[in-house]
Amino acid sequence: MQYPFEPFADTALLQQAVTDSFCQLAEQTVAKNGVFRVSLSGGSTPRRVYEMLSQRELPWDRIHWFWGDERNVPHDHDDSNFRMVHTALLSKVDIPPQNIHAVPVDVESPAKAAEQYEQTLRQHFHGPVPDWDLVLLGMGDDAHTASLFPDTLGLGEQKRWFIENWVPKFDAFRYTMTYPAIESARNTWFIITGEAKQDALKQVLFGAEDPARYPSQRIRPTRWFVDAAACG
Ligand SMILES: O=C1O[C@H](COP(=O)(O)O)[C@@H](O)[C@H](O)[C@H]1O
Repeated sequence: MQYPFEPFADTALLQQAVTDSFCQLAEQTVAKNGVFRVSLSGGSTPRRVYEMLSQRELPWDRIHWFWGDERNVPHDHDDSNFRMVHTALLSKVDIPPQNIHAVPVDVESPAKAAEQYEQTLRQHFHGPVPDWDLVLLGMGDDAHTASLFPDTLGLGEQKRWFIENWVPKFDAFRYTMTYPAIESARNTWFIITGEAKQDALKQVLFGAEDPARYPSQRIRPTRWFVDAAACG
């Protein structure tokens, strides 16, 4: 099979490469524009990268941290993507609180929370779409990305940047950036590791086109960070 990337021999090498590339891009972007705006992925895959970033010297006051997706749980819940990033990175370095833009999960309804976060994004990006310096994405073993899950209504969203997305298999809402907002990024890095992702990755890359079933098929990453285990 011809992969559109060179897989990393092991996960540690991949994590080092993502960390180094992140630092390089953040420094270059801050030097050029004075600010670096990144949308983070959640789940377990990027945790080590966030920990490694916390050991680096970065222009912390110039970096703005946003979440590409969030679970509908309090910020101190084990499943919270905010909590994961906070524990691994944000709590360990001196970041101005106004640079941390968490999804407001504690408001009256999921619709309101998504609407408020969309407003937060629109205050930072003034164009028709958010022009992210970097969007980090992971992929679930069902080929979802961010919280764009197979066969969910959110896949069809054309106008909004950030929505609440009902996910029947969890019987719960997730919050997620939409395709139009993801597609606006200058840099989109897809980080995929581990054997559990093999089947989904095969479908995404080589399967018949069916983005309703394999939402990650719609992502056009500028860089792939994939380890050998995910390629099989
Ligand atoms: O639910 C989610 O899943 C994906 C993949 O998570 P992982 O645990 O397999 O790394 C993640 O990219 C997304 O942000 C997260 O909320």
